[in-house]
Amino acid sequence: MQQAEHIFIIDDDPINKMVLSNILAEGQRLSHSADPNSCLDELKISKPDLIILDVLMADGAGFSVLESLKRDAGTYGIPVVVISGSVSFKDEARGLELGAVDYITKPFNPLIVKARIKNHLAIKKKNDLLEKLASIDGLTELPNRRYLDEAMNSALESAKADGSAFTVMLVEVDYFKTFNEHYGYMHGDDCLFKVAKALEEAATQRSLFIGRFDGTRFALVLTQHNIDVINEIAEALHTSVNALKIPHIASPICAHVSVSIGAAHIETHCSSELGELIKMADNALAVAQKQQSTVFINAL
Ligand SMILES: Nc1nc2c(ncn2[C@@H]2O[C@H](COP(=O)(O)OP(=O)(O)OP(=O)(O)O)[C@@H](O)[C@H]2O)c(=O)[nH]1
Repeated sequence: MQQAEHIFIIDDDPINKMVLSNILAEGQRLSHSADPNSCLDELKISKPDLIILDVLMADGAGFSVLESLKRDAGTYGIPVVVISGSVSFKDEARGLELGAVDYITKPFNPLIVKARIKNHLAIKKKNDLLEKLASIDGLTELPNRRYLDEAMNSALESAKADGSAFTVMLVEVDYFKTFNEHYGYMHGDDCLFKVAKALEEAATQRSLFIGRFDGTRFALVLTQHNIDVINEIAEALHTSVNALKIPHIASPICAHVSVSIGAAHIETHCSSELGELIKMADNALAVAQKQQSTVFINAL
């Protein structure tokens, strides 16, 4: 079932609020605040599909609220339709320059407002879909490298801020070139998809973020885990791939498709950059593959 679109009205005029609510009521979820300054935090969490903002409220806060909404990363992407009692071109230009998607003057025609809101919601829906497609890997449906890098960087920043442990784990499918050569590239794709799903299930059960790092490698990012837990997680990832029992008769190490895992682990107060940590994890992966030990952790 499709989720109802959520529209948030910021307006201190109860009559305006009622008129807007009547226009928008069908199949849409409405929230309302008469106090623009107190609702900013709520908007960051609830992330409505559209905000209708009266810029000429009694306290004159409207334009600065618009500025705040467009400055904050948590609300930046939410389209804002400005409603205003001012017909001044200067005010209209100001609203649009500050990032509003539309500027509607009072008194407004309900049919026009309804039609404009519908169009902005349709654009928002398309933008959301494009953003999703731009962050998902087409073959495995996992977060792609761009999204993964963003998630790893933001997790690293948080770990640095509170001095907690940080781990990057790289998981690589063993002898995959040989797999492709033996079974064909299409079967290779199918195998990568199944391995990705198995890893994702194991990661999701433990609330861990996983993405496709490159062709045959996946990356997980872990915060606040000690070495023992990381080893347990690595074992669980191995078990989930082994349980697939995808034949790989050309592999010199296992009759089925297997993975090797390397990790970079910083126990406390990490000062390294993400690139250095990935290099450490990659070196650990190379050791794991060489020693056929399946897991190797580079720890500092
Ligand atoms: N089917 C398929 N193959 C891919 C994809 N991405 C990368 N590959 C292949 O994966 C293979 C990876 O080869 P290598 O990096 O040499 O890895 P390997 O065969 O595991 O060799 P070692 O690292 O020495 O174990 C290459 O042949 C790539 O063409 C993909 O999306 N689908």
